[in-house]
Amino acid sequence: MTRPTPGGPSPAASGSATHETPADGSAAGPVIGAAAVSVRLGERRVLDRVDLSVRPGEWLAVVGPNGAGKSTLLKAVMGLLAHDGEITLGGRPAGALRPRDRARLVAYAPQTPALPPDMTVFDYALLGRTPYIPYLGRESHRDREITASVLDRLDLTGLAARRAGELSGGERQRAVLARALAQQAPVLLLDEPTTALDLGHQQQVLELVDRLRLADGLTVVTTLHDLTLAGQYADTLLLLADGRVAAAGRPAEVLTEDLVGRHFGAGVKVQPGPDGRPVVHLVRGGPTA
Ligand SMILES: Nc1ncnc2c1ncn2[C@@H]1O[C@H](COP(=O)(O)OP(=O)(O)OP(=O)(O)O)[C@@H](O)[C@H]1O
Repeated sequence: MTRPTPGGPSPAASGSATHETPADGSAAGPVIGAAAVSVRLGERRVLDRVDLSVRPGEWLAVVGPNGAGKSTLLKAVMGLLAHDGEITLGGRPAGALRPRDRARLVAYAPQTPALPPDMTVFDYALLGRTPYIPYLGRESHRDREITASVLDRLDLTGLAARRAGELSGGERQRAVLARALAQQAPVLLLDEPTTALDLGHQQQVLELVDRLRLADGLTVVTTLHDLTLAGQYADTLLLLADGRVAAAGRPAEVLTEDLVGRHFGAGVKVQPGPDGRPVVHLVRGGPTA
């Protein structure tokens, strides 16, 4: 597996995932920027002055306990939630982007999408091509080819004609990812892309995303509950707790026994894995073990 070295750039500021200097020393600005982003849902402040800066080609994993605000952060970046603070996409204020332009820049796979139950997997994935289809026009041969190729890479060709309402949880999850990948946007936002997947499909999906990232320079932001997977694939981790940035940095800086124990209320042992990246083990007996 080719992977950027763990010795890559570290976030410049503690308490935020801010990179001041890109890896290659160039002046390329962040693909996604968030400054003091707060979101209020009902009576609650669910995100509290979160800063974020994701460089081109970077993989950022947002981790944190249930309810920490991970999905909310992704939705705010996608412009799906009203927020305070500034969000930029591709260097432009996110709010100024037309939906079609935003969709060509960022593909988003939500955690619990509603799939039209009667739509086939192929037609659902083909929706990812919408930003390229002219108004009142039809999809092109190339749109169908791209969709077929994405289905193939996600092991979904055999299910292309199946109705979405007849899929298992993991198959649905891969169909949602197929739609996002068919969009061929340079930025991928994936909310819990592996939760319903078996071990082999988890690896297949993350490896595919990683290959696309390295080959095409995609920028990837995922929320991930599996901390070991997050540490294996991402360059940078952002730990959210109670809507705030509790830590940000390289996997080994964030996945410490102290930080994980404190913010997840879990007893864990963290050891370096075969590639030197941290592996998080639950310790039987719980946090007091
Ligand atoms: N419409 C809403 N009104 C009020 N509170 C909400 C609403 N939607 C979500 N929340 C709350 O916002 C908080 C953050 O939710 P969010 O889904 O972002 O968390 P998360 O970190 O993604 O959690 P999980 O790991 O469980 O998926 C939670 O406490 C949730 O209960």
